[in-house]
Amino acid sequence: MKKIRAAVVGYGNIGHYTIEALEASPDFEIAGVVRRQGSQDKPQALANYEVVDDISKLKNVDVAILATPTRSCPEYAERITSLGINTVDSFDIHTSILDYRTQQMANNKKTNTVSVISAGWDPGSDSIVRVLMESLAPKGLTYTNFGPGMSMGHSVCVRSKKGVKNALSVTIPLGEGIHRRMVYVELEDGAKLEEVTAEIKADPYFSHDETHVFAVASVDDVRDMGHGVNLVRKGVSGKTQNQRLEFNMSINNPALTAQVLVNVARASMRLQPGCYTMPEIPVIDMLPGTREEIVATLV
Ligand SMILES: NC(=O)C1=CN([C@@H]2O[C@H](COP(=O)(O)OP(=O)(O)OC[C@H]3O[C@@H](n4cnc5c(N)ncnc54)[C@H](OP(=O)(O)O)[C@@H]3O)[C@@H](O)[C@H]2O)C=CC1
Ligand SMILES: N[C@@H](CCCC(=O)C(=O)O)C(=O)O
Repeated sequence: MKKIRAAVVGYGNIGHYTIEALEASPDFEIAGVVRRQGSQDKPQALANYEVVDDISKLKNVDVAILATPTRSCPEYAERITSLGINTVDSFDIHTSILDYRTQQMANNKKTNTVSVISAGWDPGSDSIVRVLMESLAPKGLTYTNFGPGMSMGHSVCVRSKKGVKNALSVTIPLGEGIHRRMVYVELEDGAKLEEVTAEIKADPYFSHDETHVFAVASVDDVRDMGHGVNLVRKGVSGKTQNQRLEFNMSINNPALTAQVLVNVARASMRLQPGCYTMPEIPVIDMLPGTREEIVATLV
């Protein structure tokens, strides 16, 4: 069977684990890695792969897995789909997903390509669970409680701020879907903690939550990439009250996100041109193998 040729764009945390997830997937081959610096200082882990500074330098790419900062995903998705290549990403600014989908949908229709956006675990697999839970108990309340654990999106956001050398943002669950943000920053020489704190608190990633910022000598010394979620719904099925549904997971954040990205990259090969979020695509297409095999064993 012909393997799906995937390129990985960006080699940070998610990029690193995406290479591992692709290596572990029988139906994929790695077309190459796209880095801003190209092949300069190529890491040992990429020794067997082509590393380039532009995806157009790679041959026969079916799908590009965007492992870049969330805020850069729309630009990469537009440019890469203009080359006729599918894209998948884990864009995680919940309030902007619909706008991004609308905009990228037009690009996909024009270029006959597929993009799966906002596909990690939240947004991503949790989005599927929320939709499923709401269908099981259509009236009621759902609470998504994260952590405690490292939010990659919030950490990336803090690292993009002037004066910040490195950062870790830890999400603390306060109950009923409310969270506190504990942010640990390694500052550049001369940077002022008060100014950096004000910038962080003003960013939409943080402005709605209680946020505390601390300076540390080394972020590497305090970082742990574990995270998790407790998703609960209490509601009504038909006219019957008191239905309680719960989903829990405790994970290595980048490893799980990377696995989901590979799964939706696979699914993208079976979809009609357009832009999709995870609840819009058949879950069965996220697995390798034929539908018949999966129906016979997992349904
Ligand atoms: N939906 C979800 O559930 C989840 C989503 N995410 C999302 O994944 C994103 C990536 O996280 P993570 O891998 O930890 O991030 P990193 O900062 O570790 O890696 C991002 C990589 O993207 C490349 N890059 C391209 N453009 C830029 C730029 N303008 N600034 C900095 N880097 C750039 C760099 O690679 P290079 O130097 O090789 O070019 C960089 O290493 C997060 O922004 C987060 O929102 C993460 C976890 C879960
Ligand atoms: N998008 C998150 C994954 C979900 C957890 C979360 O949103 C949080 O900790 O705030 C991430 O980037 O790690």
